[in-house]
Amino acid sequence: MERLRRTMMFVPGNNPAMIKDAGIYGADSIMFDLEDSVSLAEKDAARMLVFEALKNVDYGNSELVVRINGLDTDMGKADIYAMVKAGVEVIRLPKTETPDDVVETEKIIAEAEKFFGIENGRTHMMAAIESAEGVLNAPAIAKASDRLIGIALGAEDYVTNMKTHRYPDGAELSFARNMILHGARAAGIAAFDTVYSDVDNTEGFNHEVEIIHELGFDGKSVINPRQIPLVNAIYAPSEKEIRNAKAVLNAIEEAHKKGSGVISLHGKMVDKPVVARAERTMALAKASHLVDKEGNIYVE
Ligand SMILES: CC(C)(COP(=O)(O)OP(=O)(O)OC[C@H]1O[C@@H](n2cnc3c(N)ncnc32)[C@H](O)[C@@H]1OP(=O)(O)O)[C@@H](O)C(=O)NCCC(=O)NCCSC(=O)C[C@@](O)(CC(=O)O)C(=O)O
Ligand SMILES: [Mg+2]
Repeated sequence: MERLRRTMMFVPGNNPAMIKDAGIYGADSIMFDLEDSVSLAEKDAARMLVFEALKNVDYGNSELVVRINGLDTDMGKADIYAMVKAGVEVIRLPKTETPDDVVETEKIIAEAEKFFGIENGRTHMMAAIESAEGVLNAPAIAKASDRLIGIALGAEDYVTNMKTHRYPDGAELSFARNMILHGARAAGIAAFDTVYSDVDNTEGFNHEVEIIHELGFDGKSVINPRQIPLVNAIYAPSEKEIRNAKAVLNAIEEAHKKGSGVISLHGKMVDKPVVARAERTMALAKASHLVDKEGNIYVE
């Protein structure tokens, strides 16, 4: 079953209190940041802090991701070696411009795995796309390595590069979001939307999450624990959607028993893509604690 990544929470790598408690908020993924939320003077200390946290803190079921500094800095390689040694699950490459950026990063990850006697391929990657060049290369970036679990939009840097700003309707991000989504889907990996910086603006945040949910993003980067339940609520299927998904799964099971891959339910065709959507609905329903392990709705 595909891993759900509705929320990926940025945690500044130089903030011990936030790092210690990051696991209590229920983010699907926790992303420790060594890049732009950490000042130059604190880079080494942040690397050590995140290393210790990865080794010693129990973050439950949350996936553990670290955003490293780019390889065009003198910190990128040291970040990769330290995080691979600590056993991070995913390394997030910032400001990815070309497929070569991914290939170069993968090479160093593989070197680090070999150096520390870690199984080759254990460390996964994701690539953040934050510029016009990155967006235009998104489909190739998404296919640049088997280690990639997803690609993500970094809209603050992107709008700066595009000489614009963030606007409530999101029109300035429309092309980038669509390129990233199509690139990710063509490569069979996940697509993550960017952060929403105005943490006190719940209405604006919800509007943005509605947009990216409808487009088909797997989830969103968040910067504050208060944003996690808001994303989860929008990604949670309705009772009607759950009932329909269950009916679809029951119908296709009956069809399979009769040796068929297609069946009609209430006059509508149920085939493979409909079944795949129903399975995702049930996975989201389980993650949202709306159904039990067997798929029974809690409040019937
Ligand atoms: C925004 C704010 C200052 C608000 O502060 P506030 O003080 O109002 O927060 P409160 O709500 O009052 O906090 C209540 C309790 O939650 C704790 N708590 C808060 N935030 C927590 C957290 N993140 N992790 C764990 N714990 C947390 C806090 O410690 C407190 O704990 P306690 O005291 O125990 O009650 C704060 O959240 C924060 O610093 N966020 C992280 C910012 C960050 O990482 N930026 C870099 C990534 S973006 C980027 O780089 C751009 C990008 O690259 C992105 C892309 O690529 O997409 C691009 O280009 O677009
Ligand atoms: Mg950025």
